[in-house]
Amino acid sequence: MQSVSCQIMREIENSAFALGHSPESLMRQAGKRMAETLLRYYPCSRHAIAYLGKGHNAGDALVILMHLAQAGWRVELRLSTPLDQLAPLTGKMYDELRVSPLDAPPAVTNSTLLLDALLGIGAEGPLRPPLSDAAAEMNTLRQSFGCSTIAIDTPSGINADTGECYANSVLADHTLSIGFPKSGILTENALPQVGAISHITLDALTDQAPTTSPDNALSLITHQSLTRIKRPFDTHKGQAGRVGIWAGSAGMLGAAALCASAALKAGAGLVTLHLPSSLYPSITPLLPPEIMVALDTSPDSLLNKNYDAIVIGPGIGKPEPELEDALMDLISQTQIPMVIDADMLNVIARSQLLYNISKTAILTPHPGEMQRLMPTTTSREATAKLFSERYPCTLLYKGARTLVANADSPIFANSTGSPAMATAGQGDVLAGLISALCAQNYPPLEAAKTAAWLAGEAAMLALADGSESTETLTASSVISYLHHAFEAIPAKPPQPQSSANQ
Ligand SMILES: NC(=O)C1=CN([C@@H]2O[C@H](COP(=O)(O)OP(=O)(O)OC[C@H]3O[C@@H](n4cnc5c(N)ncnc54)[C@H](O)[C@@H]3O)[C@@H](O)[C@H]2O)[C@@H](O)CC1
Repeated sequence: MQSVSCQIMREIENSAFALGHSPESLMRQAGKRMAETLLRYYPCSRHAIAYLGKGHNAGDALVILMHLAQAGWRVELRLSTPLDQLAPLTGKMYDELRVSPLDAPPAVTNSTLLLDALLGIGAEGPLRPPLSDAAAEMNTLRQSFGCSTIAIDTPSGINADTGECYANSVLADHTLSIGFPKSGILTENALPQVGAISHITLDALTDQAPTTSPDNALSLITHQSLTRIKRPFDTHKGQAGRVGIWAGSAGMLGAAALCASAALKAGAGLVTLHLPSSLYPSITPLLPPEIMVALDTSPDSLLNKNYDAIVIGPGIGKPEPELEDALMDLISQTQIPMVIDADMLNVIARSQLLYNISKTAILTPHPGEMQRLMPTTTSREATAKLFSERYPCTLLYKGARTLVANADSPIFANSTGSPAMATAGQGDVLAGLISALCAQNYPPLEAAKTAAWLAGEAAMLALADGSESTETLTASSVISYLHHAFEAIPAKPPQPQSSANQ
């Protein structure tokens, strides 16, 4: 989903108004869809307090409160301006809601949602009083009581075009971005203020795709922009994709098990893990029974097994020089989709052979691995752009806002995820996920985007229903929630395409 400047967003809205759509109908749809999003991600909360400015951003929040109240939530609001200064449409929503504003800071718990509706795309410059006082109150409640802050459209106090964060801006855990994502909220600089992003579509705007985008603007990976390939009824396991995995070593067998388990749970028909036989007794208890193990093979055997996708790297440690050479030979010869992860990235960095990596490869570095592959001092976005211009493969640059790109694409920023994912094993799961999607004929770029979105969404859903907390979420819990995440992606029948097709 292409990001836009506030000015382009205004132009898109104006085109919709010129076609006969009213601001009120857009506001009502935005508010309803945002309430549905909150019910998906925060079903246990049941208490929301909206902090209102005077513009239409506040009107959106009032519509949200109406829907949450209908769902049985306790809803409250804090006004920052006298009632007679509300924009007329916002005043209309206020009258409809019929909830008296609180005249003092509210009583909250850690499950309370604070809705930041102080400013949207009408914001100009740093927050001025009294909105800056309201923002400070929200940040204090979040900090002191562990409430979650949800920004409506944009977090108040950040420049939605550039991502500049002004003093006392609202710290959001989750931003509900309306219509099209504003370019500033996708920047690395704004990440701590923005959190996860949910894209709220407006029907009146779906035909109004922006014709221009700010220079170097990122695109957002959302479930609406992904496609889940629907299987024909007569699919057999060979057609569902064969994945071969070269992973694991003494002391790091968990990485191999997580990668293989994720590939299995992401729909690969056959998953085979290649291991030395000495490690077989140790890994057996960690593997689901559906996973096959090929013992004592050499790297080149991965080329002779009819795999549709392979993964190389999770938990391999530092290979002996001979094995390192054999692995490099393998990846320079392979034309099938191939996920290169973890220590294999370090092997590539040492070999200086990045240019030899095929277009069908997906490299998944975290920032440390990226520094070894291509040392830079630029921002993450600039690094991803430079990398994808320089090398033919697809890049998935891990981080709280994972970036995905290749030479033919813009830079995509993932919308899902949680700080709870800052645990070991999440990268192994991601590598397995990407490989399973590649094996099911997702082109490499789509496989990388979809896998990043799915992993983050699965984590958010595991937290949403109370099955996990920030502290308890593990890579295994992400695997166990993948099915819920898959369900959110719209399905379509398979398109004939070559696996190298971008
Ligand atoms: N235009 C539309 O049709 C739609 C707009 N929507 C919502 O409307 C929002 C935009 O609404 P508005 O244009 O009313 O703008 P805002 O709701 O962002 O409010 C702008 C007002 O806030 C004040 N303000 C601006 N900068 C300030 C600052 N730094 N400190 C203190 N006060 C400041 C000014 O009085 C300005 O008029 C969007 O972000 C979105 O949430 C949605 O309802 C969907 C449809």
